[in-house]
Amino acid sequence: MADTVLHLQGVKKDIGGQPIIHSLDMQVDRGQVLALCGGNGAGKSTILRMIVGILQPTHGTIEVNGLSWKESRKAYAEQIGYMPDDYLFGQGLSAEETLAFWASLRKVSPSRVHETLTLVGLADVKNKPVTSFSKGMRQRLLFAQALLAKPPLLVMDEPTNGLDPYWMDSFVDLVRYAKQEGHAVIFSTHQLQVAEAAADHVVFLKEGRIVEEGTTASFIQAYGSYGLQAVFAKLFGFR
Ligand SMILES: Nc1ncnc2c1ncn2[C@@H]1O[C@H](COP(=O)(O)OP(=O)(O)OP(=O)(O)O)[C@@H](O)[C@H]1O
Repeated sequence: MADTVLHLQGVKKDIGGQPIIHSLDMQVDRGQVLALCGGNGAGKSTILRMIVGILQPTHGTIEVNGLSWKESRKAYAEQIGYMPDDYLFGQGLSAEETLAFWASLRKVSPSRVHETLTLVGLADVKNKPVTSFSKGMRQRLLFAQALLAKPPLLVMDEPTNGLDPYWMDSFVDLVRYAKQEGHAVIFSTHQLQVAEAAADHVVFLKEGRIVEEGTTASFIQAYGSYGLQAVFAKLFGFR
């Protein structure tokens, strides 16, 4: 258990009296990348929002590095870098100003702002307004803010949604970098090729339950060379 960063035990979530997530157990270790896959409405965002503390589970426990949101909110939040599925950037602010603002909130040094901008490949355009950025550049900036304070856990909701293959590939490279640096990473995606390229462990959700999980290699062994696509077709085809 020493390397476990994220641990969910018996997590359930009801919304408006309806069960949305049913008794979920999940764990992500240091240097491990977990992808949450599933059709629309499977419960991916709900799980990620519970992990970051935006929503609270109805039952069960969520711990990050042994801390729970209920007992120590500030210390818990400091363990996590979050990339939401949608973010409205401030009008007129440059990439550097945007990141510097986030850095000031988290008491991160200006040199780290520069280092992170370079890491995500935005150093050359740091003075340009974020509103002029492409979707791919904005996603890189959001990744930079998640990584700014070097949190043990990165949580990303649909990080490659709407990205073309070039930006998708470069995003996979950033996730691999985060893994090498020892971050634990959990992200949701509809793009199975991203899960295949970036994740060590893939979890398929359906109606708030884990219905399949494993490594890409284990899915290929069980389902043939189409791997994750074959699992998805089996679980979600002909609905
Ligand atoms: N605030 C809410 N009120 C009522 N139902 C909700 C609420 N939030 C989520 N749900 C329901 O919970 C279920 C799971 O939603 P969630 O957004 O977690 O799924 P998802 O897997 O992220 O879907 P998508 O891939 O479409 O983003 C859906 O049936 C959704 O309608």
